[in-house]
Amino acid sequence: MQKEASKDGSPREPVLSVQDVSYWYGEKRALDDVSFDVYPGKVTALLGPNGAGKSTLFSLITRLFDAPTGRIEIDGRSAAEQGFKALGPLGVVFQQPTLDLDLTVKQNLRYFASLRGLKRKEADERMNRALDALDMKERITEKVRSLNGGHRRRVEIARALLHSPKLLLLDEPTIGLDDPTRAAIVRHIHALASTDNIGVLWATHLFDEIKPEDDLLVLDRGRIVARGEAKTVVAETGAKDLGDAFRLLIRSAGQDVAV
Ligand SMILES: Nc1ncnc2c1ncn2[C@@H]1O[C@H](COP(=O)(O)OP(=O)(O)OP(=O)(O)O)[C@@H](O)[C@H]1O
Repeated sequence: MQKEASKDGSPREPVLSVQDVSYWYGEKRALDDVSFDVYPGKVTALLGPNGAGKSTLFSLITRLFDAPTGRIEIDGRSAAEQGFKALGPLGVVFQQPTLDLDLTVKQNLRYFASLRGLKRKEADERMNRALDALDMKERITEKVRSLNGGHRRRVEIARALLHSPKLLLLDEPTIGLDDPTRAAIVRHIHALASTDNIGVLWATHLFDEIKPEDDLLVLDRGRIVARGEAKTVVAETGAKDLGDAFRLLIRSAGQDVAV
C-alpha cells in the first residue's frame, strides 16, 4: 500500500505498521515476510481463505505470540520494545465471544472499563456514545444472554471502543450472523472509522463486507498476494468484481480456492 497523504497533502502516518513479519508453528510457516500499513480513518480489509494466516497475524499484533522476525508498531510504538503500554491505542474483537452472559450490557462494559482504568463517569459517557453509535443504547440494561448474536457482537465492538482506540482489530466479527445483521455491522464500522478517525483492520473471507474504497490486503498461505484500494485491485486483475479478482489472485498464487 502506498504512503497516504492527509487532506492538507502532508504524508499520513500509519496507525499500524507491520514490516517483514514471518511466523512458524514448528516447521510450518504461517506467515512469510508480511508487510503493510493501516491508516487512520480507513478500513483495511484482510481477505484470505481459511488457513491464510489471518488469526496468526492478529495474535502477533496483539502480542499473544511474539513475532520472531520483523517489526510491528502501533501508533509508532513497538510493544516488543516498549512493553504492553504500546498496546494502549488498540481495540480488539476476536472471533470467539468473550462477554459474560449473566451480566447486563452495562455491567459487562463497566467491568471492562474498570480493567482499562477508566473512571466511572468517563466510562459511562463513552459507553453511551459507543452503544449509541451501534444502535444499542436501548439494550443497555438487558442481560447479554437475552441478546441475539448480532446484538452481542455489537456489544463486543462497543466494548472495544470504550477506551477510544486509534486502531481497531476485528477478526471475522460477523461470523455466524445473518446477512442484514452483517450489513449493519459493516455499515457501522465504516461510519465509525471515518467519524472517529480510527484505523480498522478487518479480517474476513466475505467479499460483500469490503467497500470499493477500502484498502485491501489479500493473504494467501502466509503471503500478501495483492494490496491497494479494493477497486484498484479489482481493476488491475481485469476481473468483473472482487470475488472474481480474489479467485484469480489465489489461483495465480498456485491454489484453487474455496472460501
Ligand atoms: N497451533 C498451530 N499449530 C500448527 N499450525 C497451525 C497452528 N495454528 C495455525 N496453524 C496453521 O497456520 C496456518 C495459518 O493459520 P491461521 O489460523 O492463522 O489462518 P486463518 O487465515 O486465520 O484461518 P481461519 O480463517 O481458518 O481462521 C494454517 O496453515 C494453520 O493450519
